[in-house]
Amino acid sequence: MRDDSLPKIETETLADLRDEIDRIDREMHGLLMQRGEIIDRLIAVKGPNGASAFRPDREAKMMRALVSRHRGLLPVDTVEGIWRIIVSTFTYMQAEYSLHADDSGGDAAMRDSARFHFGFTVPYAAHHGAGAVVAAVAGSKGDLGMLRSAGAQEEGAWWARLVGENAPKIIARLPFVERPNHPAGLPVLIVAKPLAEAASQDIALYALTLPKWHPAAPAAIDALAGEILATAPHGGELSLLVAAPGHVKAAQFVEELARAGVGRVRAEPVGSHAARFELDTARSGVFAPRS
Ligand SMILES: O=C(O)C(=O)C[C@]1(C(=O)O)C=C[C@@H](O)C=C1
Repeated sequence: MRDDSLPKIETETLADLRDEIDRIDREMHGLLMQRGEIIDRLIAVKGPNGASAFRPDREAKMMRALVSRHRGLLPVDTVEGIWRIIVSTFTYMQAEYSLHADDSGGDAAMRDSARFHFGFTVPYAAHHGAGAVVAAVAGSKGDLGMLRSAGAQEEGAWWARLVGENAPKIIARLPFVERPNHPAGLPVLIVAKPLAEAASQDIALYALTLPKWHPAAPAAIDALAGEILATAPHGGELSLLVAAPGHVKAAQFVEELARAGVGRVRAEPVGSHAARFELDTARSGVFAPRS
């Protein structure tokens, strides 16, 4: 006989847990649909500028906030990946665009980065060489280009194609959130038609043209906290792709290099991006399984 004075032991069934999952899924889906209803208002507020709706400065801040507040068992890779798909799809919903990627250094890592950061709704077009990517972006209404940050050496100074007021510019560096063993961690640069108000100015990028290599050049660039990302011969001269803190102006490189005896140097802006952000996966509360 059952003793009614004993506390009843509630055992959860699989059906109970599935009910809970269904409730959570309904709520998440409802919130996503609500987010989707903001699109028309976003378009109205931002205005039909005809170009990309991509706002990398805002996205860098959103991704930092997301991973910084994340806690618990759900892997941070999953959370970041879900939000990348949400935000890049919302960008696409405002103004359709394609992503042009340079596969000359290998397709797999580029495609992983493209799909992780831009999802599957955004069309992916592979090109061979940075020049072809920049040309595709220049000839489009608001498409994005994706290039390896280390560059395509065989193609020379591809960044020289970004010089000039109307030429495409670097507007972002991905991943927004860096960490060891990032699932799509290949450092890439995103190129778009000039988007002055949208690109973060934390890091400025310049094409420096030197008459020829000079041993004093690295120290002069370093004196302005500049970092040489790539070098290549260009039109009988030498072109350097240099990253520097956003407050460093082109004229400062010209002056510093002249003072160092490098000769007559041209420094031309080729874009900017948000400061690199490293997630501390050692901190408690972040589950990053592969690190
Ligand atoms: O904030 C904006 O400007 C938006 O268009 C919204 C949104 C988002 O979905 O959160 C989408 C695209 C931008 O790149 C940044 C963010």
